[in-house]
Amino acid sequence: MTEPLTKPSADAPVLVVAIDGPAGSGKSSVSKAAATRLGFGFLDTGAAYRALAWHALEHGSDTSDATAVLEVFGDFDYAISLDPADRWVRVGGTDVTAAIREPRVTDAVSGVARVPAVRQAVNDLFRRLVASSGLRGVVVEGRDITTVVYPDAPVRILLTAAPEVRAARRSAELTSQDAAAVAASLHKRDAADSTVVDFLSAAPGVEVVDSTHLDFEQTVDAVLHVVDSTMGARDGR
Ligand SMILES: Nc1ncnc2c1ncn2[C@@H]1O[C@H](COP(=O)(O)OP(=O)(O)OP(=O)(O)O)[C@@H](O)[C@H]1O
Ligand SMILES: Nc1ccn([C@@H]2O[C@H](COP(=O)(O)O)[C@@H](O)[C@H]2O)c(=O)n1
Repeated sequence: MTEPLTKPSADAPVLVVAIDGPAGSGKSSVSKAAATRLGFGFLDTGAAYRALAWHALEHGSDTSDATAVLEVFGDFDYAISLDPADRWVRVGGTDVTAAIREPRVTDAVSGVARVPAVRQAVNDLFRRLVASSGLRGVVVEGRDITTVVYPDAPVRILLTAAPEVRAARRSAELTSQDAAAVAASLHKRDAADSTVVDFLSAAPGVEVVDSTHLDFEQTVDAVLHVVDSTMGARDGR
């Protein structure tokens, strides 16, 4: 268990724990658990790109066509919960929390995520959501959080695991799908996404947590240890 973090004054900025990593590295499940233990909010930034891919597919748009993506982005009405105990994602009032995890969305998401105007707009949205959250802190996870969205966050972590371990964990989750197809989809998405942002190597100052040989609880503890030691060093503890 980490020591409680000092509560900042009411006008203090929201404390951001930025976590990046490849597909299946545990970003979302580990960040959610870490946020719960810290008493922080949790922002899954990939959900925005997934929701936009879902929205584009609902419109019958070609998600590999930047012009078509920008067209549907015009009426993309997005909302997300920052409460780790009550996660939901909505588009235009429709709850898409489960729908955005479907394979058809996962396979389409990299197309919408490579459009620069989309990235800029959703990154601005993420910063607004965090700044207006009224929360003491938020764990924000994605691919470019440590480098683009919050390069100055007090805590920045790259969460990694060996590719075959990530594929096996994802495959264990998606038991109705063929394991080889799950692994191929995960690696294909990493290959596409890493042409847009670098989440395979740690930027200067970013701490690496490699969960290849850690179980889930050990990984959460490792992340909380980085938070604790970074904040302790900052606060002179
Ligand atoms: N250290 C670990 N040991 C065992 N299982 C783990 C560990 N870390 C995460 N997992 C499991 O691996 C799976 C993938 O984790 P998760 O969905 O959080 O990854 P992700 O990085 O958010 O993936 P994506 O980017 O594809 O959304 C989940 O079933 C999760 O419970
Ligand atoms: N900061 C981010 C977060 C996500 N993406 C893109 O969204 C896809 C889905 O993300 P998950 O974390 O839910 O797997 C991901 O494959 C990226 O295409 C991003 O570009 N930047």
